[in-house]
Amino acid sequence: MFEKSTWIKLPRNVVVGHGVLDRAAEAVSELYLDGRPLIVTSPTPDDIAGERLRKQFAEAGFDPVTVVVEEARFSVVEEVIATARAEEAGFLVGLGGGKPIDIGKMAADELGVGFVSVPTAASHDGIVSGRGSVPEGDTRHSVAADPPLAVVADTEIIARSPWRLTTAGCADIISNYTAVKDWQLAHRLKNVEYSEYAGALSQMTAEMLVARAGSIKRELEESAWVVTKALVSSGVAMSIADSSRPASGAEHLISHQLDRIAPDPALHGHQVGVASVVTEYLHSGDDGEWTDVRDALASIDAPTTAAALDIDAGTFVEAVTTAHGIRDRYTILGDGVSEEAAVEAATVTGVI
Ligand SMILES: NC(=O)C1=CN([C@@H]2O[C@H](COP(=O)(O)OP(=O)(O)OC[C@H]3O[C@@H](n4cnc5c(N)ncnc54)[C@H](O)[C@@H]3O)[C@@H](O)[C@H]2O)C=CC1
Ligand SMILES: O=C(CO)COP(=O)(O)O
Ligand SMILES: [Zn+2]
Repeated sequence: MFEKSTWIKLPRNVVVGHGVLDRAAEAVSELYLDGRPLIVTSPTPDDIAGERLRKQFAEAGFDPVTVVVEEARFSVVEEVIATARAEEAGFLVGLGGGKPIDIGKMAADELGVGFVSVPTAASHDGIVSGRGSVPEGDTRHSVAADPPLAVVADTEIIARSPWRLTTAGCADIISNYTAVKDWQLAHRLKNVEYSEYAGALSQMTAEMLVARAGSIKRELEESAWVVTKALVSSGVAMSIADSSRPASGAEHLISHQLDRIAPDPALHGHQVGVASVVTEYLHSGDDGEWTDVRDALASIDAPTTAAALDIDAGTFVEAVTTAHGIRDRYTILGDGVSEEAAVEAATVTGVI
């Protein structure tokens, strides 16, 4: 008997382009959300776009309130939930980079209210996905949450954000190559459920971004357009899979581990990019495709070495050898890579 079923949750309004911040209230009005919006933001995005968003919501008849958060922690999610209850917010709006968006998304999910994502930077695919990612103690929780009902990504604002945030978003997409390989491996070895649609979409997203690397340049607003569309596409792949598997494999485990052990971790996207050079080598060996991954990263101005992340060789190797333990997700790291093998892989690929 055929007993499979699926339930795919996707954003309903995805508005991307020059100046679309001014269409946020319009995008929200179409969702028939009740009550006042609580804007969850962090200090810089609030300075850049907070007032413009508040004014627009007020003019559209909403009565916005704002909470400014500094850190992505579960305790901060609880604080935002308390504020939302106290202010009787009907829905939440995440304005900024990954931190306020993750916090807003998780708080909205817990409250059972709608969430709207207004990224001011395109630094990773969490800006559109149905996942929240928060470190806690020795692990990292990738928490399922409903994806945003709407995403309003103004490429004019994103293009003015620090260039490294955009290259980090590109590198997060390039890491889809190895994430999909890890997922396929887990399917073969551990019978983990694999979605052909989600895997193909994730891989194609990386291929299209690399093919358009020529338009990813500091001075071009088109860069923000290319990367934001790729992040949306990657987020859709995760929604189809109902898992971050299409976009998060061993390279993400290594990056999550670096977040824990490195004295001064680099940007998420940059770390996963560098780690994916090594995990591609672990997948396909000396004659394999690790040079393609490295060259793709270099072509969009992203780091390709631990030194460029400002992470020392010992810390990077430690992350590779211990990353398998931080999450129940089978990858090419198996039940652990030996120190010798990690040093070899990182050295051959020029990462250390
Ligand atoms: N939900 C998910 O699937 C994922 C979530 N994450 C989480 O996202 C967070 C990291 O994301 P980030 O975006 O790097 O963090 P972030 O929100 O802290 O932003 C990074 C910096 O960029 C600044 N910024 C944002 N927009 C700007 C603009 N237009 N102009 C100038 N500065 C601007 C912020 O003020 C901040 O200082 C972490 O908490 C990480 O765990 C990371 C990957 C995936
Ligand atoms: O960063 C992500 C995908 O790019 C989300 O992955 P995690 O599930 O590892 O947090
Ligand atoms: Zn990522």
